[in-house]
Amino acid sequence: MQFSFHDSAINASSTSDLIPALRVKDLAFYYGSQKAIESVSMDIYQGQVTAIIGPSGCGKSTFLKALNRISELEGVVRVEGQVEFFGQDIYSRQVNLNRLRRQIGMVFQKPNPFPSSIYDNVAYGVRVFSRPNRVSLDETVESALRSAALWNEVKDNLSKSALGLSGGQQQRLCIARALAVKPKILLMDEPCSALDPIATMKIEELIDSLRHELTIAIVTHNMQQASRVSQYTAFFSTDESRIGQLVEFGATTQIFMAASQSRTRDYVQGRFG
Ligand SMILES: Nc1ncnc2c1ncn2[C@@H]1O[C@H](COP(=O)(O)OP(=O)(O)OP(=O)(O)O)[C@@H](O)[C@H]1O
Repeated sequence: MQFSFHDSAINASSTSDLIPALRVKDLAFYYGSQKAIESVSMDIYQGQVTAIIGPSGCGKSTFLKALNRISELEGVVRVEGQVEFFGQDIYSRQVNLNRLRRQIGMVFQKPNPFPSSIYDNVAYGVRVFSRPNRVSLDETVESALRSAALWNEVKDNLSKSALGLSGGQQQRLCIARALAVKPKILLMDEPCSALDPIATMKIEELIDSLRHELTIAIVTHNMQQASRVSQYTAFFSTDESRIGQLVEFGATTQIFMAASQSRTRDYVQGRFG
């Protein structure tokens, strides 16, 4: 299989020059009594795109959702180990969950705009967290829509329903909604899986432009996409007991061209999945 890499991946900085935005230490995650992932230790570097790849059921989404504790909305869950966000333990009792999820935003597989106007979708989080005046809210909405590469397509229709947008536009709207509250990290869980190739290309371009403003972690089943958009890649898989583990983490070029583990090589070459 041939891969194309972004220039920034080929020239990836040495990890010693990078700052971990998130530092994961020996993380295990349980749904009830069922362990879904174990022994995961890795860094997500500031200003870089980290792809999370691996076969179905290996715990990619679980891992991603543990990074801003959104998994806790899914029922009785438990973690062991640590996740540090710029040095702060996100699982400590003092953590304000609303604040944490504002700083570590998330975009899901299926676009999920609210059944309201385009403007109100983007303004939603800003209104929850502050009391902006109209002028500053207008500026924030415009700036988020510009960052999400959607402004030119919607600027004359801001009061129209978000549900009238195409799937790709809805996903960029969800990205704008996440960006409007100025997160430091954006978690993306298969953001293109419901989109056509053109809409996918737009999101990939967007990911690259956003990397300069924030840190991104993206779960994807698409190996070509992982090689195109990321500088670092984490490969997860399951062991015989079906518990997800991190098999290998490294620069994307290394994972795709010279992985040290045979399981990683087989997976990226499409020999299992
Ligand atoms: N809300 C939940 N409650 C109980 N078990 C769950 C829940 N979500 C996921 N799991 C289980 O945790 C394991 C990991 O699932 P997860 O969705 O994280 O894997 P994944 O690698 O993202 O899979 P896929 O690529 O198919 O989306 C699976 O065994 C799954 O059945």
